[in-house]
Amino acid sequence: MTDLSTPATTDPALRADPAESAEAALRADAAGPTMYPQESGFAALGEIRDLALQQLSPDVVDYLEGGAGAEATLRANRTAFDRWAIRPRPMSGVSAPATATSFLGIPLAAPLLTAPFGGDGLFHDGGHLAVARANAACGTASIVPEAGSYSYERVAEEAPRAARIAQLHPFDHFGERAARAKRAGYSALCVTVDCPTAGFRVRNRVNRFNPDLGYFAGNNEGADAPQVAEMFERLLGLSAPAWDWARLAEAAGRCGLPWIAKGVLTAEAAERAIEAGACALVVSNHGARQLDPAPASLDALPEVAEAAAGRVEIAFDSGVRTGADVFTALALGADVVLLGRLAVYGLAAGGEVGVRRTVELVVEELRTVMMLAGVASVGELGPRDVLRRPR
Ligand SMILES: Cc1cc2nc3c(=O)[nH]c(=O)nc-3n(C[C@H](O)[C@H](O)[C@H](O)COP(=O)(O)O)c2cc1C
Ligand SMILES: O=C(O)C(=O)c1ccccc1
Repeated sequence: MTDLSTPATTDPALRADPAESAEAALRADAAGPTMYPQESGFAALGEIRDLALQQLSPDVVDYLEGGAGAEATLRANRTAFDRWAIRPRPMSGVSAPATATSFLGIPLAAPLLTAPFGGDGLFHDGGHLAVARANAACGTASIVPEAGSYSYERVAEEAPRAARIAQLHPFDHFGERAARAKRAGYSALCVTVDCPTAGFRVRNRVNRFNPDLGYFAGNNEGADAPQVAEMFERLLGLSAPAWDWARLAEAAGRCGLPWIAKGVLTAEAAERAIEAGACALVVSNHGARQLDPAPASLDALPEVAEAAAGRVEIAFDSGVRTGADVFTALALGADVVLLGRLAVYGLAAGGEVGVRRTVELVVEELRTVMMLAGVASVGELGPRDVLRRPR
């Protein structure tokens, strides 16, 4: 595998900047006024995704883009967004919408965090080190995966003053991993509750996807190859006994950190997670990578938000691809949104710069949509700001 301890020497965003030729073409009359800011770099999220997918090998593209089973959930995550419109509010006098908020006491410049994604070094040598630096620059926060290419400690060192949450899988090593995260300065844990075993990932099977396990073993320093293989099996739930809420309540209660339950899609699961002591929920179907067919995450959001009834904070992910999607999720009950594949596209396309540009573009669109909808601050968003489209 690539030497993960050395930062990438060539930044793909700089090597293959899609705006470069356009910019060169404009240079001749650059003195004149322009309709759009002619800055260098990615102009739109679609450019970032296109470049990311161009650069990755086909099996890694499938690992990234694929869903479980027949991918009905993957499609539903998007069509669920298509069923909502945003209600415009003309002449509302909003010209400087406020996006700042907080999540579990973490101040955020915008209601965004990057989702935990394992195997990050497959996308860019910088992996979550680059993601952490990008979040620090944007005033947003990372959720650092347990199965990432770098250790919790290494990511913490990379952006020492940044806010961070450590993601964990609820298996036997929970106590030791949680203690390590706490020592490294993480302020909360994010426990993935929808992954007792990996989803049935058909694309990975067809590809005989067999990545270097080192990319998933950043938190397994000192382990030899068979140990890493065993760890991976445990992570994927192939050999470890799956936990239940009681077991999680006990272990999480002992760790002394607030924790988030990631992967809640029903009122019942929300109730169980809150009873078990979760301070926040992530309404998520894991980017359609686990149960298929499962409810679209957006369809589950109102039910979960209603069940939580303000007792815990609500994060949302799965299917978010634009700033307008962030608006809709916030309107339907989310306090913050996690960027999953969007963050991976940014990372693959340009490392830290790519993730930063991704967050910037999402925030820019969110601010635009807020102005058009006449919403002055993200805290004011509610169901009255969206409308179900007629079928
Ligand atoms: C490549 C990849 C790896 C992921 N690895 C993890 C993981 O290790 N732990 C976890 O809780 N979620 C993981 N996820 C799920 C994300 O945290 C998030 O829930 C999902 O990507 C959101 O959906 P979206 O990609 O449609 O935005 C992963 C997602 C992707 C795309
Ligand atoms: O691929 C995933 O969605 C995921 O959750 C995961 C879990 C363990 C290792 C790598 C990825």
